[in-house]
Amino acid sequence: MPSRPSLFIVHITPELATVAKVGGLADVVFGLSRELAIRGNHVEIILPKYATLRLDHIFELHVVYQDLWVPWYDGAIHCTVFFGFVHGRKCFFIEPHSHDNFFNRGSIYGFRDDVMRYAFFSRAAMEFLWKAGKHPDVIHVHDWQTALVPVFLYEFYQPLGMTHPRVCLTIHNFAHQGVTGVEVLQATGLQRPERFFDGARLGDNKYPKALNLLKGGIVYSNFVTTVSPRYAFETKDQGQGFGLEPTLHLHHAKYGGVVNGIDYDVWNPEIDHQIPVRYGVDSIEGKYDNKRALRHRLMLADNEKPIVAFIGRLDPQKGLELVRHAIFYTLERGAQFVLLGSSPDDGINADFWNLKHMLNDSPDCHLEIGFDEDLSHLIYAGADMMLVPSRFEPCGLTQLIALRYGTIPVVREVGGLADTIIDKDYSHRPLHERNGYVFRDFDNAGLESALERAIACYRNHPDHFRELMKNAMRSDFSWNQPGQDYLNIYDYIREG
Ligand SMILES: Nc1ncnc2c1ncn2[C@@H]1O[C@H](COP(=O)(O)OP(=O)(O)O[C@H]2O[C@H](CO)[C@@H](O)[C@H](O)[C@H]2O)[C@@H](O)[C@H]1O
Repeated sequence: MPSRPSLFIVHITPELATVAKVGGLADVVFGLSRELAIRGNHVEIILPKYATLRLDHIFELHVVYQDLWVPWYDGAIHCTVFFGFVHGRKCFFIEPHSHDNFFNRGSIYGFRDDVMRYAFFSRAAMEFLWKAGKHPDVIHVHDWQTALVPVFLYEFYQPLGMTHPRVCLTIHNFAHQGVTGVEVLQATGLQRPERFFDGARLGDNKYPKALNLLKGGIVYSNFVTTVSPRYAFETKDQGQGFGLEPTLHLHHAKYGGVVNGIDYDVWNPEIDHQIPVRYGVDSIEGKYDNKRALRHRLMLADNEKPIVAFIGRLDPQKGLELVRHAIFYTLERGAQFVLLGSSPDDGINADFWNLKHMLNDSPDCHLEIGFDEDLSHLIYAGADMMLVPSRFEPCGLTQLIALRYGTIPVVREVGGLADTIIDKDYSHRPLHERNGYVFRDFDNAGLESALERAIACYRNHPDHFRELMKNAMRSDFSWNQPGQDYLNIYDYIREG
């Protein structure tokens, strides 16, 4: 068989673990880029030079392009481009110099001009490729933040002669679409409102006077993926597309779902140096040393109870009312609860702080409100069950990471959770494929129906619970299969 030609692939992304992470998108670009490189492709990543970048994770950071002028309104903004390695990945960081201070801020998101910030970044990334003479085979963009890239490619750079690259857009979440007004056309030089407000291009499906950047990304990209087949179906056919259903229908031939992978160099209890005791499927006992360490760190009572954990952004998407109910239900059922999460929304944070104060005296409960990757490793290793009761979940990484650590997922049957977690008791699949507990209805009774079974199994049938842990730890959610799937997509669009 002839060997596959090596591709030049550029990811343009707002997030990258471990230097600029808000959520799962950061992990996906980190893991996928490595998998593509291991398979012999040349992979580069372009992201903004945020003031909050973890510089201690960037090696050999230096200026590679001094004077990049990026068109903006009637003039241009001067940018400097840096290069550095992020755990071996080749990364370019774009730093604009203007009074807009686009990326020189205290956090990655949460500003009124977020649409303008990322419209600028998308334009800057394309201008950099063009000026640097880079002609990738595939440009892979992520979410609404970089959805203007294919629009710019088609409208500006193809006419200039950049005819080679094909674009793949991955949508990690349909809840955020970059819905905005005419100003973005003026700022980026697209102009021509009559062209871009057209419903066949960027015109929003619900608000005819608004532009929708994510929709533009769908229309202009050569292929669009989301992060699980079930979520692809839910968004197109089950009213979960936040208004983009008709657009997905129109473009269904270039739309599909690929379940994310997990980077097992990072998330693997056999080699994880962020946990006190390493363990694997043949040495599960080590997990209980981590459980003790977790209790010690969070000042929980050391007893025979199972620990139920939740890790995630405290976003309504994650089913926060069910998380809240689960805390009380878990304690009532004689188990322990650990939560690690944070939100950019002050109101939500305040709710959880109140809850934390309310439960402060309980020796069986700890709520940690904040972002702490180190602690997350210890929770994955030390907890017995991982709760993911989402309203909707495009893929979900926490249940996949939990599986690897033998922490049994208790999940709602939506999106990627439905594609990856097979209920222990209610499934037609063979016993060895079952790896967790699943519930359907988004209400307290639904949640209880699964959590109750998980806690009861832990307590009354420890041998069954251990088998489930082994099934979980043996399941393969590495980047191997998704890496292949994306390469197939790249081949498909290059031939098209
Ligand atoms: N407070 C905290 N401290 C430490 N670590 C924390 C943390 N909160 C979250 N994390 C970590 O961030 C990641 C979150 O993964 P999710 O799948 O929940 O992603 P998210 O919903 O952000 O992203 C979207 O994109 C991803 C990737 O495509 C999809 O899986 C998902 O369904 C979709 O909503 C996990 O690695 C988790 O451990």
